[in-house]
Amino acid sequence: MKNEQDKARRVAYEAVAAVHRDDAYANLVLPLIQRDWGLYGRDAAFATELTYGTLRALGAVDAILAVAADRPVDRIDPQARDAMRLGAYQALYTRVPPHATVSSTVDLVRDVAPGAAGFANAVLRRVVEQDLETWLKQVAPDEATDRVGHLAVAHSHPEWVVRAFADALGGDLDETARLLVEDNERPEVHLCARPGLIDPDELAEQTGGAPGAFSPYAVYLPGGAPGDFPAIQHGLAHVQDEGSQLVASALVDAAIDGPDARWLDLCAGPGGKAGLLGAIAAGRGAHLTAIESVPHRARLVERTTRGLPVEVRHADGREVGLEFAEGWFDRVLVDAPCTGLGSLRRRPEARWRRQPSDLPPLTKLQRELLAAGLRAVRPGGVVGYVTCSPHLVETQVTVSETARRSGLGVELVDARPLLPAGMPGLGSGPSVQLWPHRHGTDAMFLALLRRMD
Ligand SMILES: C[S@@+](CC[C@H](N)C(=O)[O-])C[C@H]1O[C@@H](n2cnc3c(N)ncnc32)[C@H](O)[C@@H]1O
Repeated sequence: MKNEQDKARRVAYEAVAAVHRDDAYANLVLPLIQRDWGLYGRDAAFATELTYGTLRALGAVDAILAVAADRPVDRIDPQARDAMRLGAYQALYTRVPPHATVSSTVDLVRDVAPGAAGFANAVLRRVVEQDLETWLKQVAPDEATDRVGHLAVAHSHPEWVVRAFADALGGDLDETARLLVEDNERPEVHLCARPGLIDPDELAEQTGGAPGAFSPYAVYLPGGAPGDFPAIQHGLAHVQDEGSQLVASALVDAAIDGPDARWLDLCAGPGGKAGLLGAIAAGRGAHLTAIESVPHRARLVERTTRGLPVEVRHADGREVGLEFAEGWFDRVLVDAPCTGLGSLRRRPEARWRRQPSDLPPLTKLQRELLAAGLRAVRPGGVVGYVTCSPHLVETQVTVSETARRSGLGVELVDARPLLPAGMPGLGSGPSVQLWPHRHGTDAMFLALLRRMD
């Protein structure tokens, strides 16, 4: 290992290889590898940039490597392939000079796949001959005849995901392109200052952050490890995307007649929204029941809601009727399991793992959970259906089909007035779709359904 930068490259290699070999999550595995290799500060940041960047850009990088290597990437030895991916990413997406990219990549391949060093040298030399724009002209479908295919390669997203985004954006491919650009940026970390426990201005001052643009509870962090802040350690605040804060607070601000004390979070793990709902409930004399079907996630909810008026139950949300009488609750959140296509910014490998075949089982579960939520709420009460995916099948279709088949009187409530005044780009209602490129949030979806009878 010649220097700390080479160590950072090796760490990034180990992380990318773990993602591909073991189905690891980069955000979980990378900090462990950094610690094992004793990588800190600027070099750790370099390793993070290489790991996340390479995983995000994989579609374009692989298309380019396939041409430069004159063979499909799946016919390249897996160790050499991941090292070459890191090299191609550095050459095309960073300011690392070409000669440094080639020599450091060849050194890395020599360590992890010794027999492939000469091959890697030849391929990387070809890669650095052209810049990204020139390569994309060569490997991406023609923009004029296949815009979606072009966007998919140029912005490194699977084509089915680009189509889903475009559908949710009403077919506007210019706007879809803006979304894809934003999806490739590293998002800021958002904190939620729990109401009644800490003022957001005070939290901003303590953390060196800035108050959020929309949520009254949000603080944007410039960097650093959120877990180190005393406010987080003492349960006064938690890490949570601003969009998640907005949809949770819209649910509790929706007007309902009559009692307003029994709240339910039907899919609560790991507990971000339960933490915010619990803090608001404390200030309003309400109580939250938080249901989660996965044991370790139920334990996370317990931890994040400690000290709040929240009771956590490890149960299947679809069977809520076994534990509570129908119509027991005044407000219900159904934050359903989904493809997560709305938070691809936060999980660099997720876009390549998700498949269209994930949709049928997920939408079946979403419909069952939303139907259970509708049974659990009393007439006059309100259900918030939330996904961190903008895929129309998981959002609009799930809501309309479930409401239609529920056999209950259900009215959609306009969610837009429940978001902060002046928030742009909320569409024509009644549901709301947030977007990274419009709002700086994850692409959270919210539909509010009032039970009429
Ligand atoms: C999108 S996440 C919820 C995120 C959470 N509300 C938060 O803000 O932190 C969906 C959760 O639903 C849980 N889940 C999946 N199937 C469930 C079921 N049948 N009943 C209850 N929870 C379920 C998953 O384990 C996962 O923790």
